[in-house]
Amino acid sequence: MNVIITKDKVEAGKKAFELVEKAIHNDASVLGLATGSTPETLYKEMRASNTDYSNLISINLDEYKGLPADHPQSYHTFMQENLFNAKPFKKSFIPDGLGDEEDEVKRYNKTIEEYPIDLQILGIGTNAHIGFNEPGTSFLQETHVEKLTEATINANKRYFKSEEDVPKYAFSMGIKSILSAKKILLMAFGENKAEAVYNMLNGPITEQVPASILQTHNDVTVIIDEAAASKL
Ligand SMILES: O=P(O)(O)OC[C@H]1O[C@](O)(CO)[C@@H](O)[C@@H]1O
Repeated sequence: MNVIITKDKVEAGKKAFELVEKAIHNDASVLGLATGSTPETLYKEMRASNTDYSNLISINLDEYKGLPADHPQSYHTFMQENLFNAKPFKKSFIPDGLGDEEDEVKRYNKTIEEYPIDLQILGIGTNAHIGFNEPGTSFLQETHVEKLTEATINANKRYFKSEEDVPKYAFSMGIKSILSAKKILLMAFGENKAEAVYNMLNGPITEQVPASILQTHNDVTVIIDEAAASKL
């Protein structure tokens, strides 16, 4: 994996933006997008750019199960506010948090098959989850409903009024689908990601460390700040 260490997340967002631009220039037409705090600086660069994304397709990694699209903490709302209001895509796909489980899983897998992902943007959880694929999830999983771990609920409660309000399940693209992307760009910032980053890059490949499977992909760039690199 190609590892780039930046001073901070602002510099990382600029570097990530350069890589997104390069991929688009080289004919990437389907972007896999992530939510959470990690991609915010990248999306800021994308919003401020002159690039027109209206011929591109976007496919998001995940959505909380049970949240309507217009809920303030839904990933639909996050994407509207952080990117799509300023930069609409030709078509954008995000799992429907209120969708019937079986139908939604089928629909999403079909979408990923129909629009193979050229560049997948990823963050990483403190427990090394990617998408919402928690430790123990099979590397062969496609889209599914994932039960969120205490660590993830705890990390995400900052966005909700209280821990009880954090959804306990989410629709997530599976690891198999993530690995099918031609290129992967993972970002991580802050000391609390340092152990996950170390295990992803240097640890054994194990379903207990979902991001460790990225060691088997042939085109992964990891952009981390100095704090997230502090255990390397
Ligand atoms: O970027 P954060 O907020 O630290 O979250 C880590 C990862 O966990 C998720 O929230 C779950 O998918 C991702 O969106 C994110 O990349």
